[in-house]
Parts: sequence; C-alpha cells; structure tokens
Amino acid sequence: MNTLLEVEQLSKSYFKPQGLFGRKKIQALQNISFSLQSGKTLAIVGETGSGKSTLAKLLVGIEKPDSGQIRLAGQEIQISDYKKYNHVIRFIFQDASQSLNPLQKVGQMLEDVLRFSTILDPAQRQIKIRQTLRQLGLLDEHAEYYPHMFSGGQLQRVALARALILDPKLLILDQALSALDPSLRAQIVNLLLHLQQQNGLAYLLITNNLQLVQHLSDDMLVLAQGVTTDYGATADIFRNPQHDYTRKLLSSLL
Ligand SMILES: Nc1ncnc2c1ncn2[C@@H]1O[C@H](COP(=O)(O)OP(=O)(O)OP(=O)(O)O)[C@@H](O)[C@H]1O
Repeated sequence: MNTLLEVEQLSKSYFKPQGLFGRKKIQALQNISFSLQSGKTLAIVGETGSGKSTLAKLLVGIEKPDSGQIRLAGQEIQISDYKKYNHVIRFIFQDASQSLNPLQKVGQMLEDVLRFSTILDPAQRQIKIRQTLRQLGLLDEHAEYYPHMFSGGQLQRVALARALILDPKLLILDQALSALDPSLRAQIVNLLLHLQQQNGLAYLLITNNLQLVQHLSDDMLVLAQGVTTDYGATADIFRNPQHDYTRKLLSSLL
C-alpha cells in the first residue's frame, strides 16, 4: 500500500483584532500529524472551531502553515505552487451549488479546468469532459446545462466531476455531503465508494456525521481546539476512544 499523503507536525495560528490596538492569537492547529494511503479514507472529526476547515485549507494551499510539513507521495509540497499539485489533490466544499458559476454552462466550466491545468487539445478536452460526466452518472447533454437546471444530487455530481476531471489521487470532502438529504447522500456515498474501488482514490472526509464516518472511513482523527485527541482505525476509536473528549463527542453526535 502506497503512502499518498503524510502530514507532520502541522501548525497554524490566526490573529484576531482585540480592543483598539490589540490582537489575539488563535492556535487553529497545533502539531497535527497523520498519513493516508492510496485507496483509503481518513475522516477528520471535531466540534465547531476545532480546526477541521483550517486543515483542509492548508492541504489545498489556500492557507500557509506556520510550521510543519505536507508530503505527497514522498515529496514535500510547495504551497506556492498550487497548480503543480492540483492534479493530485482536489477538494469539494460544503455547498456545491454555491461553488459553481451560475452564468457558466457545465461543459465550459469543465473545459476551463482542463485548459488551465492540462496540455490536452480542444478535441481531447471534449472527450475527457464526456467521459467524466458519464463516470459520474451524468449525460453528455448536461455539458450544455447551467447549474440552476440541475437537482441537488446532480449538482453534487457536477461538483465531483469538476474535482475528478484531473484524475486526482486525493479528494478532500469538507462537509460536502451535509447539505444533501439522506437518500441523495446515500447515492453519492455509493458513487464515492465505487470511484474509490475503481481508481484507488483516497478521501479525506471532514464531517461530523458519524454514520458517514463509520460507513466510509478506514481511519479517523479527532480534533479538539486544534489538537489531536484520538487518531487510528475508525473501528478501534468507536470501540475504545482514548480521550474523554472523543468519548463525549462520539456520544453527542451519535
Ligand atoms: N481567517 C481566520 N482568521 C481568524 N481566525 C480564524 C480564521 N479561520 C479560522 N479561524 C479560527 O480558527 C479556529 C479553527 O477554525 P476552523 O474553521 O478550522 O474550524 P472548524 O473545525 O472547521 O469549524 P466548523 O466545523 O464550524 O467549520 C476557530 O477558532 C476559528 O475562529
């Protein structure tokens, strides 16, 4: 099994204005370490403000860590060079419909991703767009649709298409399934599992939906105020959480 992602001692703080001239340091993440193998799923769980989204932002290069290392397939990531590794790590945030340009047809949106990040010619790009739409259970003609013409579940598939069209190795799902109703969520979960089996995709699943965590993840990492309280096999942590915080979190979310 290949180690795809290794995160070592990652820390990030923010400063919030306080009073007239003061500022307060917020340690959003402190010395976080974990690894993720190809074809596996790691869930990141923690109550609101625990640092989950900060971690996702560091991994995709939206924010820079204060210290620590992120290695992809053994190579340290240079955060400044996002384009170089956006083939490998892609992400989907909470509300798919918000992240799509309402004035752009889906085909054009996918075309832009390919033009920006690949050397495919226009004909090859069209083939890749059709292939990706079909892989996600969408139709060729959906390339001509605007976002408002899709249902919620289809929109999530479109967001997945945009994330997967570059054939990444790792997909970060930041609360990406929480806006869906349970039956749509089940459909997307099955699709994610299918894609993982087919392509060996790894997922970093940021969620507080413990059913999803149990169903999808091999390992889990629990965050409390930026610090890891538990990290290991999901089944082991559910059975025997090491920290009180994890125990309380699990019982409050179940
Ligand atoms: N840009 C920022 N400036 C200042 N503080 C920030 C910023 N982004 C996050 N924080 C703070 O860092 C801490 C971690 O925030 P983060 O959004 O990572 O938590 P979270 O676990 O994702 O929360 P939620 O589940 O509510 O999305 C919080 O205290 C938050 O207020």
